[in-house]
Amino acid sequence: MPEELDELVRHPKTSRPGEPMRPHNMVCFGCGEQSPRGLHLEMFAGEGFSVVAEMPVEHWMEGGPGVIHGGILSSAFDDVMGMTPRLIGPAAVTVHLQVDFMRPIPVGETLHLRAEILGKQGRKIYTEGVAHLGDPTTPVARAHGIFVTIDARKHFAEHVERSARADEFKAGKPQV
Ligand SMILES: CCCCCCCCCCCCCC(=O)SCCNC(=O)CCNC(=O)[C@H](O)C(C)(C)COP(=O)(O)OP(=O)(O)OC[C@H]1O[C@@H](n2cnc3c(N)ncnc32)[C@H](O)[C@@H]1OP(=O)(O)O
Repeated sequence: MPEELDELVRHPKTSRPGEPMRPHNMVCFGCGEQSPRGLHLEMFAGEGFSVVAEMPVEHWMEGGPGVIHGGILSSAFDDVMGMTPRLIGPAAVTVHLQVDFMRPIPVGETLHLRAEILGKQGRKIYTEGVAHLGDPTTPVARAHGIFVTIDARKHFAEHVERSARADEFKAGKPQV
């Protein structure tokens, strides 16, 4: 992360600590409640520049016998970390994601995820995610990601037609 960082300022309209984060797309694989095969993560604003979520580790998420698949864990991190830029305003997309798998994560447990903005420089937002199984002093995974702010309307303009909810996006209807 660069040494020279911008000041972080909470967006006046973002969720307050404890409040749900506003969904960005109802069919998002990570947080969309209407995604047919998604993680259905419910996210809440945490203290400071953080977002928290809990995810039951279900059988369909299995990779090795009895434990979570690494790609599922990475997706969960991506989405929770990807929500943190909304605390300061702009939409942002992942350009870099690095995950440290520290302990096996068993099926049947509840994974507690917390993501936080570490810093911002220009369009780049540096984030960290941590996961545990109920004891925050014993993390089971940690992630670092860089998200780059975008003009969402322009960024998705070419692709929105392919969305399952293309009509609503094009009509500019809110997704909540
Ligand atoms: C409708 C509402 C939608 C809301 C959606 C948001 C919620 C999402 C929720 C979460 C959903 C889950 C999340 C998802 O699944 S997001 C889905 C996965 N991500 C993507 O699809 C992103 C694909 N990438 C791109 O489209 C372009 O790269 C973008 C547009 C992002 C930047 O291309 P652009 O041409 O515009 O800009 P630039 O290339 O000058 O780069 C800008 C700066 O960034 C730096 N940089 C670039 N790459 C890297 C890198 N790998 N490591 C380190 N740094 C990197 C670069 O050096 C530069 O720095 P600087 O020179 O300025 O210092």
